Amino acid sequence: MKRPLLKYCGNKSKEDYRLSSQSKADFIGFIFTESKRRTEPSEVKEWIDEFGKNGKKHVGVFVNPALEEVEEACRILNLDAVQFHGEESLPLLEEFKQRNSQEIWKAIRHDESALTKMAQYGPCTDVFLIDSHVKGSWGGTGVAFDWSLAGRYLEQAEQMGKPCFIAGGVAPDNVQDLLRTEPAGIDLASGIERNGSKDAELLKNFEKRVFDYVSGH
Ligand SMILES: O=C(O)c1ccccc1NCC(=O)[C@H](O)[C@H](O)COP(=O)(O)O
Repeated sequence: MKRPLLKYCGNKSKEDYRLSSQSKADFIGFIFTESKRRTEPSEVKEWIDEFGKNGKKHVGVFVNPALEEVEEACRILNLDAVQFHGEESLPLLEEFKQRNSQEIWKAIRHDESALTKMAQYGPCTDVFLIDSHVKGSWGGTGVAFDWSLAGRYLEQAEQMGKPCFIAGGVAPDNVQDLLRTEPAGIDLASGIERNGSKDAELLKNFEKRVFDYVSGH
């Protein structure tokens, strides 16, 4: 089995960033929207200047943003990708694509309309991310959806020639269940946090479970 790409999201302090940048993650995410994990591009820039990128790609997460706000963060941080995690319009994504070079990640919430939304957003999306749908919250909930249904998203994304990350409530003690679906990518925030901060032991444990599973399949 090919190792899924890993994205550790919601890095909101220098220590979070240090841990994630020294981890085995492929992508590191920052929340630039209302959230307990919100941070500011200027703050993230200081961490990057101190610890470097260490080969990781950086993803800025926004919910229904103004394009100017996204472009300002891209400029300050030289982001590799922008994750649109709300209900952004297609024209907004198309305009962003026309004006910028960053990858567009589109987060879609798991519900009965998710497959249709994947088809609609397909032309301007580089990477899909399917997250749990929790009322009153856009993301970072720590709640998993029924992963026996993840295959339908992974198949549709594959047919569209795009990677698909599965997110929502992934943690060291359940990641094996998700790995059985062979996702192209796994995204998590809460599952590697203790008391609201990224935790070295949870990260190590998570990576061990992932790498052990992959080497055995
Ligand atoms: O993490 C947040 O606080 C957040 C807030 C608002 C929009 C998106 C947010 N997170 C985006 C992510 O990519 C998270 O990693 C994803 O939702 C999974 O989170 P979790 O269930 O905590 O692993």
